Amino acid sequence: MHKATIIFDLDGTLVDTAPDLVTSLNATIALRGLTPVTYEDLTHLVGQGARMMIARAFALRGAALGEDDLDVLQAEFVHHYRAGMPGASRPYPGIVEALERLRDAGHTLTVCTNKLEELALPLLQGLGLAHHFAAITGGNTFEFRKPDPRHIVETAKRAGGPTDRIVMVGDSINDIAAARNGGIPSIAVTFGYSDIPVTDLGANAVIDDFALLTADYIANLTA
Ligand SMILES: O=C(O)COP(=O)(O)O
Ligand SMILES: [Mg+2]
Repeated sequence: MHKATIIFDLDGTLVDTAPDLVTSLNATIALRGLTPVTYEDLTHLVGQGARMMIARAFALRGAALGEDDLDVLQAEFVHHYRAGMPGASRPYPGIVEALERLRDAGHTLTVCTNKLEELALPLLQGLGLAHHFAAITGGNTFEFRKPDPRHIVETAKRAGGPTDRIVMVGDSINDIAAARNGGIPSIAVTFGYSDIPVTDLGANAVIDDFALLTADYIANLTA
């Protein structure tokens, strides 16, 4: 069976981070008197990292925000989010078994997230997941990020895994668009934070349970 590099998105794919993202975002925007956002709002706000999430929350509330204050609020968010880590965030059911199964089949496992690298690493370490991955790259690791396909390809290279056989697993448009932009097969998960129905994202496959993510499943996608 051909070996592949399997690339996982983090928020909404590996880990259900929504409760902590909402809590830290609300603590951050409260500093400027904005009313809290809800979990429902989060699906529209998340995806392009903390900075964009804060900017989108201000837009949602119709509040003005300059770049300098965005710098300040991003630092506040990072501080709050890091301090609470891993908080209420939990790996999705079946992910550890899936990672072990795929590693045993010889695949290279990596994480490609738009989360800041300095948040992604301690979160995955705090949840005991980091050791599964040959590379973990964030939204600020390179000069580009998802939906730029180079974020995926450079993550595979950094891991020393195959670059001619890559599979992207993600929950949102950034993940699936990045894969499509690079001619890379993708799997969308149904349990994440997409504001578009996952069946409309254009992924090659959709799964609602990591029990389905087997070596045979990967082989079919990369055949
Ligand atoms: O934190 C974000 O905005 C997105 O993170 P993700 O790429 O892991 O979904
Ligand atoms: Mg995601």
